[in-house]
Amino acid sequence: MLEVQDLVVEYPAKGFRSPPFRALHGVSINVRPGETVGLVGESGSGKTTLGRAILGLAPVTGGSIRFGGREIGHASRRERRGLARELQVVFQDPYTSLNPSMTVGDILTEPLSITGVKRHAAQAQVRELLDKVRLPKDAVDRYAREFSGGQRQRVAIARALALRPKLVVCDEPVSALDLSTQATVLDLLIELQESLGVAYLFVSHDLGVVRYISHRVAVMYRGELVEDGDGDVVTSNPEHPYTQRLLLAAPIPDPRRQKVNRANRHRLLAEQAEQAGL
Ligand SMILES: Nc1ncnc2c1ncn2[C@@H]1O[C@H](COP(=O)(O)OP(=O)(O)OP(=O)(O)O)[C@@H](O)[C@H]1O
Repeated sequence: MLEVQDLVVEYPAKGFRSPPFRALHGVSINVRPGETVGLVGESGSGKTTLGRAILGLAPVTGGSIRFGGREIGHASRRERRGLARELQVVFQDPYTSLNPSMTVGDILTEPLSITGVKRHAAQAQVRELLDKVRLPKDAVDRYAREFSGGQRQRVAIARALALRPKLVVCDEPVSALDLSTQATVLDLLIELQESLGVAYLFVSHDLGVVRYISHRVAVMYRGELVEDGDGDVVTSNPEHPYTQRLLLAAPIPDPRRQKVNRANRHRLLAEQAEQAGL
């Protein structure tokens, strides 16, 4: 569904004489319908840049981004607005990504009304969305600022899913949350994927979190993809120092979430967090 080929992203030069900064050096990655591809890597490796390029928020200098068979790397603003139905995002910080002075009802109605859904139908859909993300019905009339970080992230997830997208770029969606809230938000994302068939590109610096939610994991290092393994960070270059560090940091026998029941998932996450010294 999403095919990124040899993607190069260069940010414009900061100073008069300095050259542009190349953040991605020819990255190729695919996401299939309904799957979660985790994108892990240390700070500055280019994870967010890749997600942003897919969303049209970072400058594509070379290569291609195909979504549903269409080239979108250089999509116009108008085309991007059309794409918003199918391609959505959940950002890291639930405190800044939601307008604190809007009610949750307004936040969720906005994307629906832009696409022409009538007021009455939108209200019904908003109620349905709140139910899906396990927020109480009365959240409709409350302001985003009245909610906790985890609850705000549920609102952000509901907003992202309002238009039934095919792919959601999740950029560190649980990094700002405490550990037990992380687990419930991750479980919610998994449940929603199972019921709606949405695919996620899940960006995180935390390998434990990424392995918990992903079907496949890709590792980024200095603007390149180290490996796109099938359900594990098994690299064709096991000597690569960064892969070595990741494997040492979280040696988990079976990260495939299908084989891990719900109770085990929580235990796994807690163990991984402990191993990571959190
Ligand atoms: N708008 C920008 N202008 C110039 N350089 C940028 C810009 N955004 C990111 N960069 C640079 O691109 C590189 C990749 O950054 P990016 O944010 O994609 O990494 P990341 O892996 O997501 O890191 P983190 O986990 O810290 O968010 C970094 O060297 C960063 O400084």
